Amino acid sequence: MASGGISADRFTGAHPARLELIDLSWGVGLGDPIVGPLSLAVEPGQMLALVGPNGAGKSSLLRCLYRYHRPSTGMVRLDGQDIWSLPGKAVARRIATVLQEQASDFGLTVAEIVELGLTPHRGGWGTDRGDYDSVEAVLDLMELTHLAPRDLATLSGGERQRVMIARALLQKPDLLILDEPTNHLDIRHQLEVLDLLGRLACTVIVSLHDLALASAHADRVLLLDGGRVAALGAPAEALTQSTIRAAFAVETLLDAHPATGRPRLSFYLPNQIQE
Ligand SMILES: Nc1ncnc2c1ncn2[C@@H]1O[C@H](COP(=O)(O)OP(=O)(O)OP(=O)(O)O)[C@@H](O)[C@H]1O
Repeated sequence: MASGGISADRFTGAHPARLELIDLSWGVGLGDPIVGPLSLAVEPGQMLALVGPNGAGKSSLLRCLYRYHRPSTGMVRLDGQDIWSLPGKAVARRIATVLQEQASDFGLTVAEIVELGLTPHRGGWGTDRGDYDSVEAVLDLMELTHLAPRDLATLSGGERQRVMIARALLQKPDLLILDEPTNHLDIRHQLEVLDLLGRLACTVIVSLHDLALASAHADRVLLLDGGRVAALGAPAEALTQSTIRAAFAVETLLDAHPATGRPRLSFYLPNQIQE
């Protein structure tokens, strides 16, 4: 985002993760699964955008990936190992999350919340000089320095979202999972967050409602519909007029962006066509 020549790589782990989903499904009770069964791999350092209509199963799938939901069938492998065979702490050291529901009323300041990102790597007590430097650097990167002493509960939605991203980055993850991180962000911050995610060396899996952002920034896009893979591939392969029409019942104007060369999408309802 900002500023100060801070490299985004400073905030990623040394071993970008390979994630593999093998016949993964998750559901509740005896009914049809809410997600899956699905199989796919995310290569180290790739950014995968997860898109799909409301209720498609995006958050449920992400919860399986960060070891919150135990799969009903199949498994999630982190660099070849079933994440449920690993100690929770080992997973927490490698995977950072930015989630939709964040408690914000526990009376901590912005700096204190961000500092929690150091927790998975701490052996003992205390904070050393290097830790303080990292906290300062990530606050600067996310344009939060001026908010550092503020109570988190007093921040705007967009400011709070940037705090949660800062905390996750401080964790130096090998895999960063974000559930709709652009919610509440103004357009500049949306673009900057997506640009930052694209520059991180770690593997990134991010759910997004904005197909245009997903298409403009992700290496690959997974279009989920009814819990199943409706399309998976490079943005131009996964997000076509027909896949978008089938999943969202909207029409798409699609061309190459003259400035960036990436796919450019805009949307309209079939009944909005001019006579
Ligand atoms: N624990 C649960 N028990 C019962 N149903 C659930 C549970 N969790 C999710 N669901 C249902 O599974 C479906 C998928 O939910 P999920 O939150 O994963 O979708 P989503 O794609 O993230 O949706 P949105 O875009 O609206 O955020 C929804 O119909 C939801 O009601």
